[in-house]
Formats: sequence, structure tokens, C-alpha cells
Amino acid sequence: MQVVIQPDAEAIASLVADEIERLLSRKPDAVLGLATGSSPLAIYDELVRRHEAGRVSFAGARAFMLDEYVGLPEDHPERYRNVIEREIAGRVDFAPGAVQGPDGNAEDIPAACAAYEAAIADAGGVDLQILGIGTDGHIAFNEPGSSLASRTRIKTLTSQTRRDNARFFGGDVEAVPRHCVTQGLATIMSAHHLVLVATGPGKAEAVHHLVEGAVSAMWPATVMQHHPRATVLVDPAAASRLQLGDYYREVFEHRPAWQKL
Ligand SMILES: N[C@@H]1[C@@H](O)[C@H](O)[C@@H](COP(=O)(O)O)O[C@@H]1O
Repeated sequence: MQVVIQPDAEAIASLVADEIERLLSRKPDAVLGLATGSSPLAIYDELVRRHEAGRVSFAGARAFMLDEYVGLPEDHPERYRNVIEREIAGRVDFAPGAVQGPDGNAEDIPAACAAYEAAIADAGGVDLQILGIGTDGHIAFNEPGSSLASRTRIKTLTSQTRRDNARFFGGDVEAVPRHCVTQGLATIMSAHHLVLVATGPGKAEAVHHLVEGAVSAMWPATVMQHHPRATVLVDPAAASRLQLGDYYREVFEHRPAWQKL
């Protein structure tokens, strides 16, 4: 696992956008994994800027979203499909239908989950997966206790996650759905490159477990320790509980010239 400590969210976004720009120039039909939450927003803004400057095109690319709430009306602004459209997909040049997400309103949710897994596999898998992390260590919506071998399925959100996400629902915890459909941990682990971003002191404990804790379903993100190419980008506040922080800084500062992210 590569740990990169940067001064702020903008510096993190710039490095991640560099990586995505390199990927799309070498492989214009790359498959991206898109995450919701506030953490990736600076990355999306930076990608939009580069797209507007003519540096990056998504015209041949495809993307898969990580997760979706169950039961929100199609036009609800916090439905993740609508969030992704608003924050990135609708601001760049993805072809119609190129961005897909799990269906949280399907009549047969298990069948829709299986179809989603098949769609990712048919696309050749995800080249670069953007991830945030919940304060309880979840990635996508794989809450503590999730099977490390899980695939796309329905999950029940913890009250911690519903409280954390209430800010997107006018502060009303009861307005946050109880259920979601999420890529599983094994689905996420199938991506070629995992890029997790976290900022702020509220993420420090989760980041400590992710990087330095024992691999455990209690901190689902720790499964990433088994991934051959996982990059974790954090600001100093999110890095504040890392025991080897100085070492990670040294490793990044003295990385070989050929190594980007
Ligand atoms: N399902 C999303 C996750 O994908 C995200 O990583 C997490 C953290 O969100 P934020 O980046 O807003 O802290 O929130 C939600 O629960």
C-alpha cells in the first residue's frame, strides 16, 4: 500500500487527476470507478477543469459507480446516480449510457446486483477505482462486518453512517434510507488500481486502521492491504494517527522518477 501525505484536498486532487489523465491518454476506453461522498469532489472539479482545458476526454471511457441508496425517488437530488451526474458525469463528455450504477429501485434487487457484477466483468473490469472511507472504516457501503469476499448486494446502513450522511438530507437522520446496494469488497478488490482519498481529523482513526491495523471485517477498508496496487492519499489531519507517517513522507519524496502514483 502506498501512502501519500499531501497538504490539502487540492494537492491530493491534482495527483489523482494526473493519474487519471495519464490513464486516459494511454487507454482512452478505460473503465473508471466513481465514488460519491464529499471526499472525491475536489478530484471531480479538477477533472472538469482539465476537460474544459482540452487536456482530458472521457468520450471513449466508461464508468461504474460504487453504490446506491435503496428506495429514493428517481429524481431525488441525493440519489447517487443524480449526485454523480451533477458532480462529474454531466460536466464532462462521457457518451450516453457510459456511466452505470447499481439499481436501488429494482423489483428484483438480487438479480439487479448479479447483472451489475456481469456488466463490470463484461467491460473488462475497473482500471482505476476512486474511493472515500467512512468514519467507521467502510468503503462504498460495506459496513463493519461485511464479508471480505462480498460481491454487489443489498446492505443495511449503520446508524453511524446514517448520522454521517444526514448532512446531505437537511440534517434529518430519518430521511437517510436504511438500505443500500453496494459493490462488495471482492468487487472493489477486482479493480486494477485502488485510489482512496481521505481528509480531516474525522477520518484519522479509520485511516490508521486501513493502513496499519489488522485486516478485519470490523474495519472493512483493511481488505485493501491485500491489494497489489492500492494508493491512499491523505491530508495531515487524516494522517495524524499513522505511526509511520514520517516514513511514508520519505518514501514518497524519494520515489523513483518513473513512479508516478
Ligand atoms: N457510500 C459513501 C462512501 O462511498 C463514502 O466514502 C463515504 C464517506 O463520505 P465522505 O467522503 O463524504 O466523508 O460516504 C458514503 O457512505
